[in-house]
Amino acid sequence: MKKIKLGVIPGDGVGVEIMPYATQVLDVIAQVHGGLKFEHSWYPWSCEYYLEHGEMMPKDGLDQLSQHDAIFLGAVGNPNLVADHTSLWGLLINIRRGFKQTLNIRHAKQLRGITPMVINPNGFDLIVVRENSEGEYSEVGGRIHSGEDEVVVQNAVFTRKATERAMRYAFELAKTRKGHVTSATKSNGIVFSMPFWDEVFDQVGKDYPDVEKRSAHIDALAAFLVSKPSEFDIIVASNLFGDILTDISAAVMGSIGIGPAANLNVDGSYPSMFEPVHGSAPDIVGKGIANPIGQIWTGKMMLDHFGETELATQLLNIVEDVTEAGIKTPDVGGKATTSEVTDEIVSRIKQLT
Ligand SMILES: NC(=O)c1ccc[n+]([C@@H]2O[C@H](COP(=O)([O-])OP(=O)(O)OC[C@H]3O[C@@H](n4cnc5c(N)ncnc54)[C@H](O)[C@@H]3O)[C@@H](O)[C@H]2O)c1
Ligand SMILES: O=C(O)C[C@@H](O)C(=O)O
Ligand SMILES: [K+]
Ligand SMILES: [Mn+2]
Repeated sequence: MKKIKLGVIPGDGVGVEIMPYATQVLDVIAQVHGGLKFEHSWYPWSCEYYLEHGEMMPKDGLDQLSQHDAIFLGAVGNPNLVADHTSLWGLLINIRRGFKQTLNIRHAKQLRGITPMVINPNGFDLIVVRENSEGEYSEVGGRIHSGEDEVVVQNAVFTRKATERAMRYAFELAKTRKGHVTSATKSNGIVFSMPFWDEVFDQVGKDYPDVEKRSAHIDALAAFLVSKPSEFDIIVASNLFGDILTDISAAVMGSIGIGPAANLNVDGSYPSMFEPVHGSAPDIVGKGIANPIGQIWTGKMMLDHFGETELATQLLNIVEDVTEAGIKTPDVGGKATTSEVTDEIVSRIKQLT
């Protein structure tokens, strides 16, 4: 029996609503497999936990999580309780950094049964490789003085190592797919880091003569993602650019609620973390209508990560069968609840046996 020890962190908002359904899906997949079992340990770390304990996770939280093979996380953030930068850095980014999850891989493609939000979807299928450890999300800077003398500095740090790592991963991934990589740059306006980014892209690209290379400024790229998404295969982007592009690519699919993501520890020194693109969705919390597909597809990426590629593919197929049958939450034009969508997915998985 192959056992996968999961540290489960539902987090806040719709993360809490979706997580029991997504883990149920994984358990049923494991039953169908026959030789696979997920052992979950649940952690209540969230904004509510912060109100009680003064921190988003305990001091030894990373030690506790390091006992697991992977982390399955919902969403973090409740701006009514805790400032967003405090909650995000106290939990999500703390884990990304502490566990050297240096890449964030986010898939987007046209799904059967979900109307894309663009006029020319043309069967698009793309993956964004987001640098996940530095760049615009660097903890370097500070604030001095106050009032009209106040000065704020926020530095963006780009290292050759992390930049090369993201690009090399993107090129390797492209070799297994349609064979082209687009680099998200802004070297016309951002005068040090982005020309450096372009240089590294050119240098690493020389090792991949068979991969087609393109560079596009992030502003135009954001527009192209909407106007002609099918022209992309792999997009490699800095931390912030990748963040923004993947809310767009999820929306292009039909809803922010369906985008999956994998925060990868590439050297195997710590567990990787699987959490969807979307946040805690405070505007729909408590209504029972959160779309579970982002979290379930994220679970599919986790199955791929553990080598269960056949079941992973079957799972995404079933999700598409269900959306094609019209059983969908309101964000993608349906009338079903989180529970109804999941029930249908679960019952179809059971029919695989
Ligand atoms: N990785 C994360 O944990 C993460 C990601 C983004 C935002 N956040 C946090 O979440 C909070 C809300 O942020 P936001 O409003 O900018 O982004 P959000 O992703 O939570 O919501 C954006 C929009 O998408 C919709 N949406 C999101 N998930 C959905 C789902 N599963 N089903 C249906 N609709 C869904 C929401 O209803 C909202 O209209 C903030 O505290 C923010 O910091 C966390
Ligand atoms: O990385 C972030 O900024 C948090 C969230 O927006 C995400 O995309 O995971
Ligand atoms: K999330
Ligand atoms: Mn984001």
